[in-house]
Amino acid sequence: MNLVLETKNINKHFHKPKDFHVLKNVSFKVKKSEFVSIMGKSGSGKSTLLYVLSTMDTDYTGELYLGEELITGKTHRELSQIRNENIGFVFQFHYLLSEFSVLENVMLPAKKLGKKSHLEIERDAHQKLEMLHIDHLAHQRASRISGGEKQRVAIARALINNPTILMGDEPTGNLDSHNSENVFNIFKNLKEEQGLSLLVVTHDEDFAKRTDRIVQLEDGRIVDQ
Ligand SMILES: Nc1ncnc2c1ncn2[C@@H]1O[C@H](COP(=O)(O)OP(=O)(O)OP(=O)(O)O)[C@@H](O)[C@H]1O
Repeated sequence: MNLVLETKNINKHFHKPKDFHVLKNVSFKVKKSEFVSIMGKSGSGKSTLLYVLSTMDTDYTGELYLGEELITGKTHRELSQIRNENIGFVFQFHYLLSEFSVLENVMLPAKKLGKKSHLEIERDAHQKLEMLHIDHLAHQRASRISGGEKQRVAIARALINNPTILMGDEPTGNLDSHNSENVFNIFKNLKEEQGLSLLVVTHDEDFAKRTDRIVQLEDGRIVDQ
């Protein structure tokens, strides 16, 4: 089995205001080209889990693997590199830099990684924008485009370093039904045409039902997957 991500017995506690066991023995796997959604009531631990899986939060017990590599126990510097190379993120809010152009926003994570020349990165950024049918917006300021377009720019930015997995925290939470449908179709194409794995926290049942698998969280525990 070609695994992209695996967790083994992840447990996490918050210590303030009092001890709270927020993630309980969370074990699951994401395969290559798999499109997985995470659902659960408000407060069930979805965002907390995504922080752990995305390597941002290291305060947990258990094991996290990306591919074959054990990620748990790495230094913050190592994690930052691993994250930039392997994981793309799309959030509910696009977090684009409004004074920068669309193209500059998409180029930023590749600049940060520092592995390619400016010209190569610019070419890659245009290619991602073309794939998402928004290359004509490349030189617009990010503040001057629509909400749906902003989310597509955020997806292009998440893809610029060719991650193995794309993670989303409510990526359609701020969009109308037409733009949500667009985002779903983009994700599905990325899976089918590029073999990308996707892991998306969502409250949207219609969205989740059409993914390959739903991981259901209840009080920090997986009750179905
Ligand atoms: N920094 C923190 N300190 C203490 N408790 C926290 C902290 N962050 C979150 N929690 C608690 O942990 C639980 C899980 O929160 P989390 O944000 O992961 O839930 P969620 O499933 O993503 O909810 P929502 O769907 O509302 O976004 C909640 O009870 C929340 O109040």
